[in-house]
Amino acid sequence: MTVELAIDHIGSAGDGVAEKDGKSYYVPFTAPGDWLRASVLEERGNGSVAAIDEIFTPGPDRIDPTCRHFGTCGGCSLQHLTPAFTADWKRQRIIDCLSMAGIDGANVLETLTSPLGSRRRVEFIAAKRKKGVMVGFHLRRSHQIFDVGDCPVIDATLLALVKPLRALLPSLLKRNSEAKIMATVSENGPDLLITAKKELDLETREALAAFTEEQQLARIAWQQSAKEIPEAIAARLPAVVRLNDVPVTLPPGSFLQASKAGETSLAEFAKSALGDAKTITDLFAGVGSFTFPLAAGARVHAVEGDTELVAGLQAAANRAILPVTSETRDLYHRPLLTDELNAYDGLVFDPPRAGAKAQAEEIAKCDIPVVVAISCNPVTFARDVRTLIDGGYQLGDVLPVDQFLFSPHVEMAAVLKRD
Ligand SMILES: C[S@@+](CC[C@H](N)C(=O)[O-])C[C@H]1O[C@@H](n2cnc3c(N)ncnc32)[C@H](O)[C@@H]1O
Repeated sequence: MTVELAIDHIGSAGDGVAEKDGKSYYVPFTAPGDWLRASVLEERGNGSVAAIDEIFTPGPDRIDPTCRHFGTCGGCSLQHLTPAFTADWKRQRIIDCLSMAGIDGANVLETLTSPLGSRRRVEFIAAKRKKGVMVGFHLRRSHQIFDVGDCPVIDATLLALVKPLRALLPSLLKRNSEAKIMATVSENGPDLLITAKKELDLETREALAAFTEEQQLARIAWQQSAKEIPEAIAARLPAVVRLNDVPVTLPPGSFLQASKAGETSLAEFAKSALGDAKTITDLFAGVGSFTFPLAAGARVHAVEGDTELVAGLQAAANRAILPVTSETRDLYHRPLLTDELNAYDGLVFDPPRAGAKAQAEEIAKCDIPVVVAISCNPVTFARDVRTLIDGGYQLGDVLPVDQFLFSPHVEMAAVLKRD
């Protein structure tokens, strides 16, 4: 069945949305103002998903996508929109989520967008098939993999590894098996973590060590599954990133803000908001993206659930003789309690996508005058900010940061104060 539709807006998943005869249609790769004919594919909630057949009139924000894989690659869904439209759409996503949590009139700043080619952490998928090994990304809404040639989003040194990996992996992977390859830019070359079900024999280890040298990698680590602790197979040099000029060694596969520009924007925001604080706690601290910038002017207590990350952060702080203490703690099950929080005059928290419900409930009861909330999920961000407002905090500036270009993702930082 085909329908003629006028796209009204972009929904939260990045698809264009049109209303017709009381029904919603979700059409990927469309822009507001597009007038088009589409084929109806499947039901989604109370509406239907449809695919473009023909665009009669393009909307004013439609542009030609920059990448030849756009439309088939599962990584990008918004390349057909002007950067200005996308930046504003991401900002509006945050405003809408805040509004749904009953928070209206927030001062949401302009989105800071990372440059093209700045994504420094990426997961490639590799699959060994009859014809050889493919290395790339999933096709859109599919488990199938396609060989990536170009990518306007990721760092060139990571993209340059795709071809050599295609040559390396056939002898390493079992027939019809798949592997995930997490690649991260470090100061001493790319750091790779390969996740694949295979016991490594001596020959495989030697091949990985030779690859590390040939490609000037910092390290290759291997794990059989995501649940296992990765084993470093070959390390040429430490996988180091600089956080406020402090060298920090990354554990294999560890979280890092997706772009240096994004990390800097979030850290600058936190620093400026917490400028007067002398004792700060950084919750969900990771490698210390905010700990190190903040430790230039205050004592910082970093709290994080991952033991390896805490060890790396503390070792780096000790080497740099910085006033940093740290603690491994599961903040979902054992949040810092109000009495503990009251030892600080500044706080930053940056949880995973699920947010920090239990921790926000404790923060809402504490006396800390300035809190910075950082998040990668506008829905849980709005929920946690609501909790803080209900506890007497006032919401100040909110900064949208776009590190995941051409995807519906957005990150944000907000300052909350109490008198
Ligand atoms: C979004 S990352 C932020 C890391 C860091 N703030 C940064 O910007 O690099 C979230 C961090 O929360 C940590 N984490 C996840 N679950 C946790 C838990 N239950 N308790 C404490 N930390 C947790 C992860 O290991 C990760 O480092």
